[in-house]
Amino acid sequence: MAEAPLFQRLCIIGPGLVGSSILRVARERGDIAASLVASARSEHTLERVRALGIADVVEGDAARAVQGCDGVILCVPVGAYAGVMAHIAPHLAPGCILSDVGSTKGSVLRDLGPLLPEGVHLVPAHPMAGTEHSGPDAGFAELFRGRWCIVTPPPGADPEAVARVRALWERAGSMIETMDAATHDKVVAIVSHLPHLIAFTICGTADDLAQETREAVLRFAASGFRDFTRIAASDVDMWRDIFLNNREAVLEMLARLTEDAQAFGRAIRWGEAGFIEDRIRRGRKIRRSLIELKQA
Ligand SMILES: NC(=O)c1ccc[n+]([C@@H]2O[C@H](COP(=O)([O-])OP(=O)(O)OC[C@H]3O[C@@H](n4cnc5c(N)ncnc54)[C@H](O)[C@@H]3O)[C@@H](O)[C@H]2O)c1
Ligand SMILES: O=C(O)C(=O)C[C@]1(C(=O)O)C=C[C@@H](O)C=C1
Repeated sequence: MAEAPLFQRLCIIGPGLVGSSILRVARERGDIAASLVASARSEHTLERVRALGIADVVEGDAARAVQGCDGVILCVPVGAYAGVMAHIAPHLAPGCILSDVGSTKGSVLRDLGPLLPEGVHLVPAHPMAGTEHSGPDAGFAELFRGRWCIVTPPPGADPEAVARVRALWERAGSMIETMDAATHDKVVAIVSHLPHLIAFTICGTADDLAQETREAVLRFAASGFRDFTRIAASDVDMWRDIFLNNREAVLEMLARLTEDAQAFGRAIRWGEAGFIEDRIRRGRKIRRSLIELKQA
Protein backbone atom coordinates (compact mmCIF):
# COMPACT_ATOMS: atom_id res chain seq x y z
CA MET A 1 0.00 0.00 0.00
CA ALA A 2 1.32 3.50 -0.86
CA GLU A 3 2.47 5.57 2.10
CA ALA A 4 0.59 8.73 3.10
CA PRO A 5 1.87 11.90 1.39
CA LEU A 6 4.52 13.78 3.37
CA PHE A 7 2.89 17.12 2.62
CA GLN A 8 -0.72 18.10 2.06
CA ARG A 9 0.13 21.11 -0.09
CA LEU A 10 3.69 21.58 -1.34
CA CYS A 11 4.75 24.77 -3.10
CA ILE A 12 7.71 24.98 -5.46
CA ILE A 13 8.92 28.53 -6.01
CA GLY A 14 10.95 28.67 -9.25
CA PRO A 15 9.95 25.57 -11.26
CA GLY A 16 13.14 25.44 -13.37
CA LEU A 17 15.42 22.42 -13.84
CA VAL A 18 15.48 21.42 -10.17
CA GLY A 19 12.02 22.70 -9.13
CA SER A 20 10.23 21.07 -12.06
CA SER A 21 12.11 17.81 -11.39
CA ILE A 22 10.72 17.81 -7.82
CA LEU A 23 7.25 18.45 -9.23
CA ARG A 24 7.67 15.60 -11.72
CA VAL A 25 8.86 13.03 -9.19
CA ALA A 26 6.16 14.12 -6.71
CA ARG A 27 3.53 13.83 -9.43
CA GLU A 28 4.78 10.42 -10.48
CA ARG A 29 4.95 8.93 -6.97
CA GLY A 30 1.94 10.50 -5.28
CA ASP A 31 3.42 9.95 -1.78
CA ILE A 32 5.39 13.20 -1.59
CA ALA A 33 2.51 15.68 -1.66
CA ALA A 34 -1.26 15.44 -1.94
CA SER A 35 -1.36 18.68 -3.90
CA LEU A 36 1.35 20.60 -5.80
CA VAL A 37 1.59 24.35 -6.24
CA ALA A 38 4.10 26.01 -8.60
CA SER A 39 4.98 29.68 -8.57
CA ALA A 40 7.04 31.51 -11.18
CA ARG A 41 7.67 35.12 -12.11
CA SER A 42 7.39 34.94 -15.87
CA GLU A 43 4.26 34.23 -17.85
CA HIS A 44 6.30 31.99 -20.14
CA THR A 45 7.36 29.69 -17.25
CA LEU A 46 3.81 29.62 -15.88
CA GLU A 47 2.56 28.65 -19.34
CA ARG A 48 5.13 25.87 -19.67
CA VAL A 49 4.30 24.44 -16.22
CA ARG A 50 0.61 24.44 -17.13
CA ALA A 51 1.32 22.76 -20.46
CA LEU A 52 3.52 20.11 -18.81
CA GLY A 53 0.75 19.38 -16.30
CA ILE A 54 3.15 18.99 -13.38
CA ALA A 55 1.30 21.12 -10.77
CA ASP A 56 -2.28 21.30 -9.52
CA VAL A 57 -2.10 25.07 -8.99
CA VAL A 58 0.05 27.47 -11.03
CA GLU A 59 0.36 30.93 -9.49
CA GLY A 60 2.30 34.05 -10.51
CA ASP A 61 2.37 35.68 -7.09
CA ALA A 62 4.61 33.74 -4.68
CA ALA A 63 2.90 35.27 -1.63
CA ARG A 64 -0.46 33.89 -2.77
CA ALA A 65 1.12 30.58 -3.79
CA VAL A 66 2.49 29.76 -0.31
CA GLN A 67 -0.79 30.43 1.50
CA GLY A 68 -2.16 27.27 3.14
CA CYS A 69 0.95 25.23 2.26
CA ASP A 70 2.61 22.92 4.80
CA GLY A 71 5.77 22.75 2.65
CA VAL A 72 7.53 25.40 0.57
CA ILE A 73 10.74 24.80 -1.40
CA LEU A 74 12.71 27.71 -2.83
CA CYS A 75 14.21 26.67 -6.19
CA VAL A 76 15.42 30.08 -7.41
CA PRO A 77 19.04 31.30 -7.74
CA VAL A 78 20.50 31.88 -4.27
CA GLY A 79 20.91 35.62 -4.89
CA ALA A 80 17.11 35.94 -5.15
CA TYR A 81 16.36 34.39 -1.73
CA ALA A 82 16.23 37.57 0.38
CA GLY A 83 13.79 39.29 -2.01
CA VAL A 84 11.54 36.25 -2.36
CA MET A 85 11.56 35.65 1.41
CA ALA A 86 10.62 39.26 2.19
CA HIS A 87 7.64 38.80 -0.12
CA ILE A 88 6.42 35.40 1.16
CA ALA A 89 7.34 35.49 4.89
CA PRO A 90 4.12 37.15 6.14
CA HIS A 91 2.08 34.54 4.23
CA LEU A 92 3.77 31.36 5.47
CA ALA A 93 1.40 29.26 7.59
CA PRO A 94 2.42 28.36 11.17
CA GLY A 95 3.93 24.86 11.19
CA CYS A 96 4.99 25.13 7.55
CA ILE A 97 8.36 23.64 6.55
CA LEU A 98 10.46 26.03 4.49
CA SER A 99 13.22 24.32 2.51
CA ASP A 100 15.30 25.04 -0.56
CA VAL A 101 17.66 23.43 -3.08
CA GLY A 102 20.27 26.19 -3.30
CA SER A 103 23.90 25.41 -4.04
CA THR A 104 25.24 27.53 -1.15
CA LYS A 105 24.04 27.05 2.41
CA GLY A 106 25.60 29.69 4.73
CA SER A 107 23.84 32.33 2.64
CA VAL A 108 20.48 30.59 3.15
CA LEU A 109 20.70 30.98 6.93
CA ARG A 110 21.89 34.57 6.48
CA ASP A 111 19.10 35.53 4.05
CA LEU A 112 16.13 33.50 5.36
CA GLY A 113 16.87 33.19 9.09
CA PRO A 114 16.14 36.77 10.16
CA LEU A 115 12.80 36.85 8.29
CA LEU A 116 11.56 33.46 9.48
CA PRO A 117 8.13 33.82 11.14
CA GLU A 118 7.51 32.18 14.53
CA GLY A 119 6.45 28.53 14.08
CA VAL A 120 7.86 28.12 10.55
CA HIS A 121 10.58 25.44 10.33
CA LEU A 122 13.63 26.11 8.18
CA VAL A 123 15.33 22.95 6.82
CA PRO A 124 17.70 23.78 3.92
CA ALA A 125 18.78 21.04 1.49
CA HIS A 126 20.98 20.71 -1.59
CA PRO A 127 20.51 17.91 -4.11
CA MET A 128 23.91 17.11 -5.63
CA ALA A 129 22.31 16.53 -9.01
CA GLY A 130 21.88 18.72 -12.02
CA THR A 131 22.74 19.40 -15.61
CA GLU A 132 23.92 22.40 -17.61
CA HIS A 133 20.33 23.02 -18.77
CA SER A 134 17.71 25.17 -17.11
CA GLY A 135 14.00 25.97 -17.14
CA PRO A 136 10.90 23.82 -16.63
CA ASP A 137 11.38 21.80 -19.82
CA ALA A 138 14.85 20.67 -18.72
CA GLY A 139 13.59 18.82 -15.62
CA PHE A 140 13.05 15.07 -15.30
CA ALA A 141 11.69 12.84 -12.54
CA GLU A 142 14.83 10.67 -12.32
CA LEU A 143 17.22 13.61 -11.74
CA PHE A 144 17.76 12.83 -8.05
CA ARG A 145 17.86 9.04 -8.29
CA GLY A 146 21.03 7.58 -6.77
CA ARG A 147 22.45 11.05 -6.08
CA TRP A 148 23.37 12.63 -2.75
CA CYS A 149 21.20 15.25 -1.12
CA ILE A 150 22.90 17.27 1.62
CA VAL A 151 20.57 18.51 4.35
CA THR A 152 21.86 21.36 6.54
CA PRO A 153 19.46 21.89 9.47
CA PRO A 154 20.30 24.97 11.53
CA PRO A 155 21.11 24.42 15.22
CA GLY A 156 17.92 23.62 17.14
CA ALA A 157 15.94 22.65 14.02
CA ASP A 158 12.71 20.76 14.67
CA PRO A 159 13.57 17.01 14.35
CA GLU A 160 10.17 16.16 12.85
CA ALA A 161 10.61 18.82 10.15
CA VAL A 162 14.12 17.53 9.38
CA ALA A 163 12.76 13.97 9.12
CA ARG A 164 10.10 15.08 6.62
CA VAL A 165 12.62 16.86 4.40
CA ARG A 166 14.89 13.82 4.52
CA ALA A 167 11.94 11.58 3.64
CA LEU A 168 11.07 13.80 0.67
CA TRP A 169 14.55 13.37 -0.78
CA GLU A 170 14.60 9.66 -0.01
CA ARG A 171 11.33 9.24 -1.88
CA ALA A 172 12.84 11.23 -4.77
CA GLY A 173 15.54 8.52 -4.88
CA SER A 174 18.42 10.33 -3.16
CA MET A 175 20.93 9.28 -0.53
CA ILE A 176 20.98 11.72 2.38
CA GLU A 177 23.86 13.26 4.31
CA THR A 178 23.44 15.84 7.06
CA MET A 179 26.07 18.49 7.79
CA ASP A 180 26.34 22.07 8.99
CA ALA A 181 26.19 24.89 6.47
CA ALA A 182 29.87 25.89 6.79
CA THR A 183 31.09 22.33 6.13
CA HIS A 184 28.69 22.05 3.18
CA ASP A 185 30.01 25.27 1.65
CA LYS A 186 33.62 24.05 1.87
CA VAL A 187 32.81 20.65 0.41
CA VAL A 188 30.87 22.00 -2.56
CA ALA A 189 33.50 24.72 -3.14
CA ILE A 190 35.97 21.99 -4.09
CA VAL A 191 33.70 19.40 -5.75
CA SER A 192 31.35 21.71 -7.62
CA HIS A 193 32.16 25.42 -7.56
CA LEU A 194 35.87 25.22 -8.37
CA PRO A 195 35.35 22.81 -11.31
CA HIS A 196 32.86 25.29 -12.76
CA LEU A 197 35.22 28.21 -12.16
CA ILE A 198 37.94 26.29 -14.00
CA ALA A 199 35.58 25.40 -16.86
CA PHE A 200 34.39 28.99 -17.32
CA THR A 201 38.00 30.20 -17.18
CA ILE A 202 39.51 27.69 -19.61
CA CYS A 203 36.80 28.48 -22.16
CA GLY A 204 37.63 32.19 -21.84
CA THR A 205 41.36 31.54 -22.14
CA ALA A 206 40.88 29.43 -25.29
CA ASP A 207 38.56 32.01 -26.78
CA ASP A 208 41.09 34.82 -26.10
CA LEU A 209 43.79 32.77 -27.79
CA ALA A 210 41.59 32.12 -30.80
CA GLN A 211 40.93 35.85 -31.15
CA GLU A 212 44.62 36.78 -30.74
CA THR A 213 45.87 34.22 -33.25
CA ARG A 214 42.83 34.53 -35.52
CA GLU A 215 42.89 30.76 -35.67
CA ALA A 216 39.91 28.47 -35.32
CA VAL A 217 41.57 26.92 -32.24
CA LEU A 218 38.28 25.53 -30.93
CA ARG A 219 37.75 23.53 -34.12
CA PHE A 220 40.40 21.13 -32.84
CA ALA A 221 38.84 20.65 -29.41
CA ALA A 222 38.43 16.90 -29.00
CA SER A 223 36.93 15.25 -25.95
CA GLY A 224 39.19 16.72 -23.23
CA PHE A 225 38.23 20.35 -23.85
CA ARG A 226 34.68 19.38 -24.74
CA ASP A 227 34.20 17.80 -21.29
CA PHE A 228 34.89 21.23 -19.77
CA THR A 229 32.45 22.96 -22.13
CA ARG A 230 29.47 20.92 -20.90
CA ILE A 231 29.53 22.47 -17.45
CA ALA A 232 30.72 25.82 -18.87
CA ALA A 233 27.35 26.00 -20.67
CA SER A 234 25.53 26.38 -17.32
CA ASP A 235 23.15 29.18 -16.35
CA VAL A 236 24.63 32.67 -15.87
CA ASP A 237 22.39 33.91 -13.03
CA MET A 238 22.71 30.69 -11.05
CA TRP A 239 26.51 30.60 -11.20
CA ARG A 240 27.02 34.34 -10.62
CA ASP A 241 24.97 33.95 -7.44
CA ILE A 242 26.86 30.82 -6.33
CA PHE A 243 30.28 32.48 -6.62
CA LEU A 244 29.08 35.66 -4.87
CA ASN A 245 27.40 33.68 -2.07
CA ASN A 246 30.19 31.19 -1.36
CA ARG A 247 32.95 33.76 -1.67
CA GLU A 248 35.11 32.72 1.27
CA ALA A 249 35.20 28.97 0.59
CA VAL A 250 35.67 29.38 -3.19
CA LEU A 251 38.54 31.83 -2.69
CA GLU A 252 40.16 29.48 -0.16
CA MET A 253 39.96 26.52 -2.57
CA LEU A 254 41.12 28.67 -5.48
CA ALA A 255 44.19 29.76 -3.49
CA ARG A 256 45.03 26.12 -2.75
CA LEU A 257 44.52 25.12 -6.37
CA THR A 258 46.67 28.02 -7.58
CA GLU A 259 49.52 26.90 -5.29
CA ASP A 260 49.20 23.31 -6.50
CA ALA A 261 49.04 24.37 -10.16
CA GLN A 262 52.14 26.50 -9.68
CA ALA A 263 53.96 23.52 -8.17
CA PHE A 264 52.94 21.50 -11.23
CA GLY A 265 54.27 24.24 -13.52
CA ARG A 266 57.53 24.33 -11.59
CA ALA A 267 57.92 20.56 -12.00
CA ILE A 268 57.41 20.91 -15.75
CA ARG A 269 59.97 23.74 -15.91
CA TRP A 270 62.62 21.72 -14.00
CA GLY A 271 61.84 18.42 -15.66
CA GLU A 272 60.72 16.71 -12.45
CA ALA A 273 59.15 13.64 -14.05
CA GLY A 274 58.46 11.93 -10.69
CA PHE A 275 56.30 14.83 -9.47
CA ILE A 276 54.36 14.90 -12.72
CA GLU A 277 53.79 11.15 -12.68
CA ASP A 278 52.61 11.34 -9.09
CA ARG A 279 50.01 13.99 -9.95
CA ILE A 280 48.72 11.99 -12.89
CA ARG A 281 48.53 8.81 -10.77
CA ARG A 282 46.50 10.65 -8.13
CA GLY A 283 44.06 11.81 -10.79
CA ARG A 284 43.68 8.28 -12.15
CA LYS A 285 43.15 6.93 -8.63
CA ILE A 286 40.39 9.42 -7.87
CA ARG A 287 38.62 8.71 -11.14
CA ARG A 288 38.78 4.96 -10.44
CA SER A 289 37.44 5.37 -6.91
CA LEU A 290 34.49 7.46 -8.16
CA ILE A 291 33.61 4.84 -10.76
CA GLU A 292 33.86 2.03 -8.16
CA LEU A 293 31.66 4.05 -5.79
CA LYS A 294 29.05 4.44 -8.54
CA GLN A 295 29.08 0.71 -9.29
CA ALA A 296 28.86 -0.33 -5.61
N1 LIG B 1 21.28 23.32 -12.07
C1 LIG B 1 21.88 22.55 -11.21
O1 LIG B 1 22.72 21.74 -11.59
C2 LIG B 1 21.54 22.66 -9.75
C3 LIG B 1 21.73 21.54 -8.93
C4 LIG B 1 21.42 21.64 -7.57
C5 LIG B 1 20.94 22.83 -7.05
N2 LIG B 1 20.78 23.92 -7.88
C6 LIG B 1 20.24 25.15 -7.28
O2 LIG B 1 18.85 25.12 -7.54
C7 LIG B 1 18.35 26.44 -7.74
C8 LIG B 1 17.62 26.47 -9.07
O3 LIG B 1 18.49 26.09 -10.11
P1 LIG B 1 17.94 25.55 -11.50
O4 LIG B 1 19.08 24.90 -12.19
O5 LIG B 1 16.68 24.81 -11.30
O6 LIG B 1 17.65 26.93 -12.22
P2 LIG B 1 16.62 27.30 -13.38
O7 LIG B 1 17.17 28.52 -14.04
O8 LIG B 1 16.29 26.12 -14.22
O9 LIG B 1 15.32 27.71 -12.56
C9 LIG B 1 15.31 28.81 -11.69
C10 LIG B 1 13.90 29.34 -11.53
O10 LIG B 1 13.95 30.50 -10.69
C11 LIG B 1 13.26 31.58 -11.32
N3 LIG B 1 13.92 32.83 -10.90
C12 LIG B 1 15.11 33.29 -11.31
N4 LIG B 1 15.39 34.46 -10.71
C13 LIG B 1 14.34 34.73 -9.90
C14 LIG B 1 14.03 35.81 -9.03
N5 LIG B 1 14.86 36.83 -8.88
N6 LIG B 1 12.85 35.77 -8.37
C15 LIG B 1 11.98 34.74 -8.54
N7 LIG B 1 12.22 33.69 -9.36
C16 LIG B 1 13.38 33.70 -10.03
C17 LIG B 1 13.39 31.30 -12.80
O11 LIG B 1 12.41 31.96 -13.53
C18 LIG B 1 13.22 29.77 -12.82
O12 LIG B 1 11.85 29.43 -12.75
C19 LIG B 1 19.54 27.38 -7.63
O13 LIG B 1 19.58 27.92 -6.36
C20 LIG B 1 20.74 26.45 -7.85
O14 LIG B 1 21.87 26.95 -7.19
C21 LIG B 1 21.03 23.83 -9.21
O1 LIG C 1 26.12 18.07 -13.71
C1 LIG C 1 26.10 19.28 -13.78
O2 LIG C 1 25.90 19.89 -14.80
C2 LIG C 1 26.28 20.07 -12.54
O3 LIG C 1 26.94 21.05 -12.62
C3 LIG C 1 25.60 19.68 -11.31
C4 LIG C 1 26.10 20.33 -10.03
C5 LIG C 1 27.56 19.87 -9.79
O4 LIG C 1 28.46 20.70 -9.79
O5 LIG C 1 27.75 18.68 -9.59
C6 LIG C 1 26.03 21.80 -10.10
C7 LIG C 1 25.60 22.57 -9.09
C8 LIG C 1 24.76 22.04 -8.04
O6 LIG C 1 24.73 22.78 -6.91
C9 LIG C 1 24.86 20.61 -7.89
C10 LIG C 1 25.27 19.83 -8.92
